[in-house]
Amino acid sequence: MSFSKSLKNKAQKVWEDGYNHPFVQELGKGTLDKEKFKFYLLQDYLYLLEYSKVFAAAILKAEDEDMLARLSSILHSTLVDEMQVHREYMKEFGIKKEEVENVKASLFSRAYTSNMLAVAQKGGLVEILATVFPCAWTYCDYGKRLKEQYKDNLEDNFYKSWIEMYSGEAFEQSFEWFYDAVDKLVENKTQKEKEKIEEIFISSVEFEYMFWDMAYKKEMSYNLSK
Ligand SMILES: Cc1ncc(CN)c(N)n1
Repeated sequence: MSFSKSLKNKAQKVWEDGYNHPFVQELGKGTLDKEKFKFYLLQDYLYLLEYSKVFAAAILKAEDEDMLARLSSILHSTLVDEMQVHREYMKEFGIKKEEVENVKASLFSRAYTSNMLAVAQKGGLVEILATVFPCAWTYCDYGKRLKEQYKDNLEDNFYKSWIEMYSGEAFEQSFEWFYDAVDKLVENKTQKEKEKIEEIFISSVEFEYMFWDMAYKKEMSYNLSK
């Protein structure tokens, strides 16, 4: 198995715990409390703005034209396509753009994005790809599995557009080049360097788990709701 594909196995427990988290499962069934989803939506909107900056940092470190094009394309599709689904749900909830501007990122969300941005500043391109890889890969995996597991109720599910977007081909295509890119970039890395890359990847899978948990509890800060 290639290095990139093996990364998921290294984080297997938390990866599965993320899929089985009540937030994800209830979203799949369509029973998730809308207030919890609204909390998630706003936090995720702010998260995606920071996530986009991580790709901007990666662009500065890219050496070849293909890589520059791929990174700028995923940056664009995050801001335009992925966030469009967020904007549509916001419209449905009657949330105006000015309201989003007044939302504060939760303590946990800031911890997650600060970690990614720190990796982006200190690391090279492969470390940056390792920190963002779980963000794309877990969502794609969970989206596809939810779509299959709850296919009988999908039509009536309020969260259908969310599931359709993350299980869709366009989302998968936006990042599937990561596998080969990571494998190429680790070719001359030492065992120790590869272990560090694995650690970065696993941390992001853990952060992803905690993001669902934070949203489910609507936790803005330590031990506080709202
Ligand atoms: C927290 C988080 N992680 C990942 C994704 C998918 N780009 C997202 N929308 N939000």
